[in-house]
Amino acid sequence: MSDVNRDNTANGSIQVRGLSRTFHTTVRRPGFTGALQSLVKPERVAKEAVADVSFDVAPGELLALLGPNGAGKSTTIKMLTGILTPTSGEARVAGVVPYEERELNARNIGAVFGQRTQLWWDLPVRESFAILRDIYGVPEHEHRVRLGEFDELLDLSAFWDTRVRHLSLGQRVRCDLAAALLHDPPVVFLDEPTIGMDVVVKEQVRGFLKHQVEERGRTVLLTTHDMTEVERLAERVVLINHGRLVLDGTLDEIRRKFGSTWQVRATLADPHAPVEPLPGIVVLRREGPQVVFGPDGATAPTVHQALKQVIERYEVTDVAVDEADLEDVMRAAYVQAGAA
Ligand SMILES: Nc1ncnc2c1ncn2[C@@H]1O[C@H](COP(=O)(O)OP(=O)(O)OP(=O)(O)O)[C@@H](O)[C@H]1O
Repeated sequence: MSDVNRDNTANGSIQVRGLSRTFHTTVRRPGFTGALQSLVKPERVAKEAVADVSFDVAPGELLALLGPNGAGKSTTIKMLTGILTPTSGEARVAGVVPYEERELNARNIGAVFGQRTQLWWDLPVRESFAILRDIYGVPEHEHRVRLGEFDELLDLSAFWDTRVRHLSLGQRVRCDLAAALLHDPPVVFLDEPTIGMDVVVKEQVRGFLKHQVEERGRTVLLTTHDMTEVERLAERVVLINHGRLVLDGTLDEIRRKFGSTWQVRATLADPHAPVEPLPGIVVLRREGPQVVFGPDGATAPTVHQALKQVIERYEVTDVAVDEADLEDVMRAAYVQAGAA
């Protein structure tokens, strides 16, 4: 291993450069003759699951990695957790090349794959936690303090004497999240962590993740199909489709580019006050004291900036906003990116 892999200044950062992964699979031809042919002369096909993807995640940032089914999100995460080796390109996680130094990488990361568990199926949760404590060499005092914190945020103690196989999905994923963070890793990978959960548990998990980013400074790379989750947790998103990166930007930038369909409805204190367009904002309608402002093409500000401009410029007695929801915005982004 080269010294550059142990770059301490990179603590918590993720760097992905030209990352690619091709899978080779054997095609099974239909019917009996086809099966015989496949045995004698197997037909191999190549699938480019991830192709030349580059992005960065800063320490303490939560980035949502989005894309339709089969886009290459899980394959990307598997390379960053060291489970898969790329066909070409390079990645560094907290300064470590994950697929070259799997053990060192495992100390720096926590990972939760919503559909699988890393806990011991036949053991009570508490014993799984104790095994992880021993594997990572976490001092008993630290272990207890961290479990206490996780219990406070995730309500684990009600079921941590239960065998993992008897937990409900929501209970199991909460335990998996705690297990992934027990060794205090700076970087966390979450592949659809809230899939299949009810809204209450989803909110609890999101609150926990927010706390881990904002209070503990962890770097999180999250995949999800749930736009409420993106809205609630992420400031920046990367969109991939057919293995290729098609978009990398903040939610504000993406909204501006694909979803400038907001309206700001203001009631003016003076019903006869003259109104005029503001930078990037046009007047859509006026009826007495009621004025409706809308975005002016490519120069339009975000709805939050527009609201600020309107309030600063006019004396208003009431103001309301209608905003395109993120689901609509991302649909527009997918369509323009050829992803839908
Ligand atoms: N081990 C494998 N062997 C062959 N092909 C694979 C393998 N793993 C993934 N693929 C293919 O690579 C592509 C990307 O899959 P991946 O699981 O990364 O997508 P995803 O974006 O995570 O999808 P989803 O949102 O459905 O979970 C898919 O076409 C998938 O069939």
